[in-house]
Amino acid sequence: MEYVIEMLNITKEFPGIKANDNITLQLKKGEIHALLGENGAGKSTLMSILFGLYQPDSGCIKIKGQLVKINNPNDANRFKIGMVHQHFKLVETFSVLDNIILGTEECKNGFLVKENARKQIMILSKQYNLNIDPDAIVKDITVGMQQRVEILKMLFRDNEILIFDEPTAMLTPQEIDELLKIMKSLAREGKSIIFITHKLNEIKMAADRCTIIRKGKYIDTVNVQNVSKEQLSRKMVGRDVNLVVEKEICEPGEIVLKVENLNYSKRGVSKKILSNINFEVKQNEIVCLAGIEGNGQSELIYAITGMLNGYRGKITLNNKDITNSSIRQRNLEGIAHIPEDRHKYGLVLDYNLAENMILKNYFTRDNQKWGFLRFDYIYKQAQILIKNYDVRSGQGVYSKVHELSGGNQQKAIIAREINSNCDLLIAVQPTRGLDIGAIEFIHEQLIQYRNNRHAVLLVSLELDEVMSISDRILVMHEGQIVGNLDPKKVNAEELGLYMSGSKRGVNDEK
Ligand SMILES: Nc1ncnc2c1ncn2[C@@H]1O[C@H](COP(=O)(O)OP(=O)(O)OP(=O)(O)O)[C@@H](O)[C@H]1O
Repeated sequence: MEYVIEMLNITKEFPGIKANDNITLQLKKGEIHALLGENGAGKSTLMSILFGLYQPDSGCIKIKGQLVKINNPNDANRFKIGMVHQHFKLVETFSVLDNIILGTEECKNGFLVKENARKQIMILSKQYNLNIDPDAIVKDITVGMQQRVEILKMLFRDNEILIFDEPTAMLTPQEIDELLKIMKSLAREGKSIIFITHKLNEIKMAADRCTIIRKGKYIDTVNVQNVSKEQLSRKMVGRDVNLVVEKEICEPGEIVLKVENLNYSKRGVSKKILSNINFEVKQNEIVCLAGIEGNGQSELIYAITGMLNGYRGKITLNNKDITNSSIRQRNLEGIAHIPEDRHKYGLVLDYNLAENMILKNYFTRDNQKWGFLRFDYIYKQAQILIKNYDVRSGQGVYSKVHELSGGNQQKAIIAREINSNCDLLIAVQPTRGLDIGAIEFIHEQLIQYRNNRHAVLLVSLELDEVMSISDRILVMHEGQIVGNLDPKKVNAEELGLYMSGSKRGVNDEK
């Protein structure tokens, strides 16, 4: 039998939108099959149908030629289908071991017995090079390790069909290389993999075939070897995408943000998390904080935005000391923030799009009259914003944000923050999870923002992004700024040396 899974003519409608419109996807045994499509194209919906989370309105699923009905994830498990979701589904307060065995626990005389499971997990971990500490608590481990836990969960259940929904979006470049190697070795062992990603490089590196969907419709299935990245992107977006960022030279203006002697330590941890940080961001500048994840970038951003307590040093915005200001005061003083964790800090998932657009300014005169929200005005403004930023959803501004695709949630935050027109925009991983068309658009927006005498502080793990849109790169390593670099005078390899702490210094006289 050629195909292990066939999803044939699948259609699924949500209020106001056909998320899947007659889509067919056929997966061969032992292949890595990429599923490519714009934000909101319907990829997660299709995979949720395969995993039993949604029922299709029409169409059918065959496993090894047999017609099956997958009513829920337990059925999916019985058919040996496993999924690593875009947002992991782990119990943060449980250990790694407990998360992996959850739902399959062995009991003896009324007590849990974990020794067999532990042994089996350690064998799998060694076999597939999935390094984990079984006794670590999930909330304390890195995102990369959490993902390895999710993969081990599938292998522990002996899953044969593995769905990876944007698995690299949260990983560092090193972790991405490692994951692609692991996926290839899983395929060699006979596992069949569906790989959702927006990154064409990754498809070229790891996938055998690729199915492309656009706006809910099937476009094509191709052998990856036979197509270029440009051809893939054209099939996905329906037009040519300019992968090269164009940016004119801009003379930096006044200092907007100044950080002086910033230090931060965690109680009980001897090593400083932030050590003597000093830098400035000026008008007309995009300054990028680059570094391997976990080297203090998050804490530094939390300190600047007011989300961190207990740091020492001084932070000034437009010459005003904001060191002790609250988050809202800093907002009002002129800091916009696209946060790293969009669900935790960027959106209220049960509010609709329009309500999310005013989270930071619902109390202003524009949005309120006599103490009541001016809904007419608020909805009209939100409509303009989602149109300008191409935020797609079934019911427009009335859609609850949890109904939006991941990429569209991200675009909604970007729309709100850029529209706030603050003097300083802090953008942390702004293009994470976005398709290449959307990335092109967001890069243009960030550059335009900087051209309008604003300052942008960008945090990005995407080296291409760092090199192409920043005016200056500050490299962080172990809580310190170890490099102040001019992107025109540095290449990716050299940047890597700074990021790993092997090189320090300044290559920029600004
Ligand atoms: N539960 C739901 N209720 C209403 N609409 C939904 C629901 N789930 C998805 N949608 C809509 O279906 C469309 C397809 O969404 P889906 O999450 O499948 O896209 P995607 O291709 O995975 O996008 P992304 O790359 O941004 O993650 C979107 O317009 C989304 O708003």
